[in-house]
Amino acid sequence: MITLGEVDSHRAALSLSESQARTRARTEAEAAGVVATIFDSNLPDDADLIVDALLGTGLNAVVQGTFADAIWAMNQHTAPVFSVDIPSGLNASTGQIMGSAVNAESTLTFIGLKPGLITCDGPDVCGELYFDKLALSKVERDAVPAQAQRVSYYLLTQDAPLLMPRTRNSHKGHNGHALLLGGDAGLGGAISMAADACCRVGAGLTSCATRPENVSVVLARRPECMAAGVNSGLEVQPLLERATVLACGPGLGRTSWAELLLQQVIQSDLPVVLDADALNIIASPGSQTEFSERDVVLTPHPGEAARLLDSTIADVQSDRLAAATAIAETYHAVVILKGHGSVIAGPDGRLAICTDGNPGMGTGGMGDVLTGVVAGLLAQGLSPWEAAVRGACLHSAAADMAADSDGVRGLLATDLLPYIRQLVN
Ligand SMILES: NC(=O)C1=CN([C@@H]2O[C@H](COP(=O)(O)OP(=O)(O)OC[C@H]3O[C@@H](n4cnc5c(N)ncnc54)[C@H](OP(=O)(O)O)[C@@H]3O)[C@@H](O)[C@H]2O)[C@@H](O)CC1
Ligand SMILES: Nc1ncnc2c1ncn2[C@@H]1O[C@H](COP(=O)(O)OP(=O)(O)O)[C@@H](O)[C@H]1O
Ligand SMILES: [K+]
Repeated sequence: MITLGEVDSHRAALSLSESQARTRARTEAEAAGVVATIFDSNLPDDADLIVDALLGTGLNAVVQGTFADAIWAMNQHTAPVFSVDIPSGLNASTGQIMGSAVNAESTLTFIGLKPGLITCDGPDVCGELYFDKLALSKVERDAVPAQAQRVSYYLLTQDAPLLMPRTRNSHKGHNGHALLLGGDAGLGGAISMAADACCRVGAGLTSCATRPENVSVVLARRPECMAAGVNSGLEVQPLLERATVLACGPGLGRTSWAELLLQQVIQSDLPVVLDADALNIIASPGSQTEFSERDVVLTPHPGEAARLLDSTIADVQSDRLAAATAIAETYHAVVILKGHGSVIAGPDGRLAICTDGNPGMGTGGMGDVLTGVVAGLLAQGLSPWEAAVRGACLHSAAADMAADSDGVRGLLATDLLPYIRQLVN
């Protein structure tokens, strides 16, 4: 066994000076039979296991020199790598690989679950992730920055049921009426998938306002849903009056028709989910939208997030928690920054990371289904924060169930629908 180690976490836990901690760790290791040698670019061929304790949570620059050589050597070796606290080279806060990182078979992390382990590139290099909060006193544990809460469908259902059971005497009027707006020419699928998901998550009534030529698309896919072809704000008004919750964006496009629909949505005071092109339009120069007086969930993918922040996808991905927080604060809305380890941020600074989901979800329409799920949960009375956290986890957990059944490749957004129904119940 080879141990490549630093002792910072040991030191922190025992309140020792750095040199005291190094001496103590070395003495204990030698007493346990560890033979220390100087690393010279090669690792012994006959090692059965590599314990990676090289770089820790303090890493904030690109890995270079001997450290990079050691990471390379560990990754070349045939023995599995077990990372202590965090795979060396991974940024603990952001999940970015800092030039190079160890590809661990498993990682045991201590005291606090670092956000970088569960978002962006973190899950790809961590392998199986284990967490031990260690027997720290409450004071010491509280001193560990929590930063973001890890959420999964499983953890949420342990915590509280997703939705209250329905009373026997409840009817569709008690379960909300969601109006979904979008579906430009050629993009009718996006709005019809969002509507289908909204129905399946349990909204009492679901309506769509779309291009007249897409009405039949929506109705054919989901006859339980109502659809109206609209060409003007006047035609949208009566639909708004009947709705309790709105969602706007799937397949909306960026024509003057799209702007007209979005304008009606912005002027309303109903709770709303904004996705896709609705986000692109509010991100465009001159748009002065913010939602301090209103319940709003924004669901950008990193491309849309970059437009909302007037930055780049690389910037967004370099610190997903910061990007989600910045959007939430700017727009006074709850934000789901999508992608692996979706980050949910509230305007009050709350942060959560969804640990469910899989790469099969990287196919067109997956975000449209999420929009419908969140709208359907808002319609049934969840707050924007609850609808965002629970909706993101429900959506990802449904995708994991679908992938468990038939694999990751070829997973389609509509494959999630039966699982969404199972999970919400
Ligand atoms: N069946 C239908 O009717 C469908 C209709 N749809 C409708 O199409 C319209 C256009 O929407 P859209 O999202 O495809 O285009 P757009 O906003 O330019 O985004 C692409 C950019 O974002 C980035 N990016 C994305 N994810 C990322 C990630 N995880 N991590 C990192 N980057 C990520 C990506 O980056 P890159 O490829 O450069 O890496 C790229 O630059 C919209 O109305 C939508 O509703 C679709 O919903 C499909 C099904
Ligand atoms: N590798 C991945 N792991 C987990 N979730 C993913 C992954 N790739 C995509 N997703 C999820 O799939 C959805 C994609 O949404 P989006 O990009 O808006 O798709 P579309 O515009 O085609 O509907 C988001 O919920 C996102 O978090
Ligand atoms: K708000």
